Amino acid sequence: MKNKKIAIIGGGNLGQAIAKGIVNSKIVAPSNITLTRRRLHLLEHIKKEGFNVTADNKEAAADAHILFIAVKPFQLQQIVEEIAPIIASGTIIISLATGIASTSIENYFQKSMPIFRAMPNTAIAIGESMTCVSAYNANEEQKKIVLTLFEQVGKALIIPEELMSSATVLAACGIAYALRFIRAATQGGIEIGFGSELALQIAAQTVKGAADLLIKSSTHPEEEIDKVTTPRGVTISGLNEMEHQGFSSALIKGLLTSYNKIENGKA
Ligand SMILES: NC(=O)C1=CN([C@@H]2O[C@H](COP(=O)(O)OP(=O)(O)OC[C@H]3O[C@@H](n4cnc5c(N)ncnc54)[C@H](OP(=O)(O)O)[C@@H]3O)[C@@H](O)[C@H]2O)C=CC1
Ligand SMILES: O=C(O)[C@@H]1CCC=N1
Repeated sequence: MKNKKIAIIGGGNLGQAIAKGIVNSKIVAPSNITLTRRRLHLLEHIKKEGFNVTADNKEAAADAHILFIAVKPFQLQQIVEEIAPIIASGTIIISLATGIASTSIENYFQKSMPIFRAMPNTAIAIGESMTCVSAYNANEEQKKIVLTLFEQVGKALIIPEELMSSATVLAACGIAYALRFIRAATQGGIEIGFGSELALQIAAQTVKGAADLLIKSSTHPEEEIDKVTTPRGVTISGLNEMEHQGFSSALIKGLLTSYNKIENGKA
């Protein structure tokens, strides 16, 4: 992996987070990673960290072994058509664009390429992403390379491509839903007496502990909830009131709204 050249077309939020995450894991040096964007001055800080930066997508793509496409979905076709003539056919393509099928990407390239779709979340910046990956036209070695890359920045799974929209909602959008829970809990915490900083600290660590309980003990959420809910106690009263107000239902409806937007081609 150390000698692989990586290009990241679209050095925005996710492109930069991936670049930093990969380098933090020490698997690739920043000098082997090139990021592109049109407003190059916004990559000045990245350049200072030792990455290569350019506004020229073709220059970045030309000698890349692995090429991330981290632009908005509506920008993908134009970028692929721009770089397709100069790209070597064995180059590993990793598209982060929501809702664009590998077959469409292959059509834009007008040649057969190993195409991966990857859906990390923003916790990739601290090595804690949940990344779902689908593989198309790829051999086992290429799958291993891509999985290894994403395993450096959190947990990574290869899933069937038909589940990529679902993975986008549960993991990539999901981090925002979880953060909104923490924010709401913080606001409640302020109303019952804590200052905002302390309320946030308590709410965030509580959610981290809840997640770790499930991950480290492999238990079901209800099993853990049963341990907290004293009969006639305060937890069950609060939980039931939340459910009367539609807590689980609101979350599920939100997930479905995001999912339907992707499936209806509105990502
Ligand atoms: N944010 C997230 O949590 C996640 C996002 N995604 C997906 O990742 C993709 C990127 O999202 P995100 O990082 O949030 O978006 P951003 O808008 O932050 O990043 C996109 C970047 O692409 C650059 N860009 C646009 N056109 C070109 C071009 N022609 N050549 C080179 N660079 C270009 C833009 O910079 P400039 O305008 O300067 O060119 C911008 O920095 C999207 O497809 C999104 O669906 C997937 C998982 C999670
Ligand atoms: O909201 C979005 O469209 C992107 C895709 C997943 C996370 N952010």
